[in-house]
Amino acid sequence: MTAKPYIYVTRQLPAEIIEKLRRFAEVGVWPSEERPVPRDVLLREAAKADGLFAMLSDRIDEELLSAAKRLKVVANLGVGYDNIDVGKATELGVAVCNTPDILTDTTADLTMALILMAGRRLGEALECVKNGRWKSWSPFFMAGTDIHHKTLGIVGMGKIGEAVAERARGFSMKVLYHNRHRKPEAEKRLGAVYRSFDDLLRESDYVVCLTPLTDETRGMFDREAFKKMKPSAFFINVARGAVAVEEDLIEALEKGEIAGAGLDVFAEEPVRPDHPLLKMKQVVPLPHIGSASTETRWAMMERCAENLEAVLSGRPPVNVVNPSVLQRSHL
Ligand SMILES: NC(=O)C1=CN([C@@H]2O[C@H](COP(=O)(O)OP(=O)(O)OC[C@H]3O[C@@H](n4cnc5c(N)ncnc54)[C@H](O)[C@@H]3O)[C@@H](O)[C@H]2O)C=CC1
Ligand SMILES: O=C(O)C(=O)CO
Repeated sequence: MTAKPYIYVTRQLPAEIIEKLRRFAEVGVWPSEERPVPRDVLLREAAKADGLFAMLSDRIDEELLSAAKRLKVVANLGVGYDNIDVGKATELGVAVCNTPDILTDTTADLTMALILMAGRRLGEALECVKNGRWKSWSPFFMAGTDIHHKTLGIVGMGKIGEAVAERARGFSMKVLYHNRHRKPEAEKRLGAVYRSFDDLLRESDYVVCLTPLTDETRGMFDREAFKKMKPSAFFINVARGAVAVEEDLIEALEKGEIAGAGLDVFAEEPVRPDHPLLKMKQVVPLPHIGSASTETRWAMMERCAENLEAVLSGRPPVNVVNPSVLQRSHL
């Protein structure tokens, strides 16, 4: 009988998920749900693991991959995989799996919520009531900016981008998009209109970023980009913090070059409590909760377990970022 493979899970997960893994593998688990696995423990465990069940806060880099001689698969709990050196993983024959599709609607819902929160000042309004500062109904008290009939500009018209466009139609918004490639089918189905990046910035009332973080998108929203936006417009980031240059965003907000921002993601997470963006009343910060509904998080965990089982038993996983490794010898 061959020995079971060893999987290391980098965060405490529900017993049902661990049990599912135990059916086909020996399983080690970092025993905290809130505190990320320390780097030295991760390196030590990865060095003996056949599979890693990783969080997007774990750095799966060249150092880790090169020392992980047995590793065949990393299943990341998320669709984004900018925390993983996919090039190195591919070179070493390690499959990288993620969880697309199942989180699309949940993340699109949250994106709409951020648009509403930023435009209609919902965070400020909530704090005002809870802190006893609501003095009277008055004509411009907490008056924000409309959502309906405004122009939404989606940068990164992928699965989540399209789901946001679909929702925006329900708010009677005009939808512009910018993507690496034009999407004629989405244009027809969603009534979305393609624009160059610069034109989208100039014309939109709400600019939403939903690209992956790559060498191309890192710092895409910089001083020049914010300058092109309307002074009345909002920047909404549900992608990754590093697609924006945070100092430039702060400057644009301070100078009134844009009206506000809704941010689910930050360059460094968790964001420091004294970060200047958190001190600005026109900024709605959220703690990277785009896909955080209980239903979706369960589905994502189940999918990671399925992907691990598939790769470790020599079958194609449901989702793989570097499919070329599946054609190679270890499977
Ligand atoms: N805040 C959160 O909790 C969540 C954040 N995300 C982020 O959202 C991203 C998108 O997710 P999906 O829509 O599922 O991915 P997707 O792969 O379906 O869509 C990404 C789109 O961005 C486009 N794109 C890539 N580079 C571009 C560039 N330089 N300029 C313009 N467009 C570009 C692609 O062509 C694609 O259409 C993820 O990679 C992740 O970083 C995803 C889920 C939850
Ligand atoms: O899936 C992702 O990429 C996230 O950021 C969290 O779901």
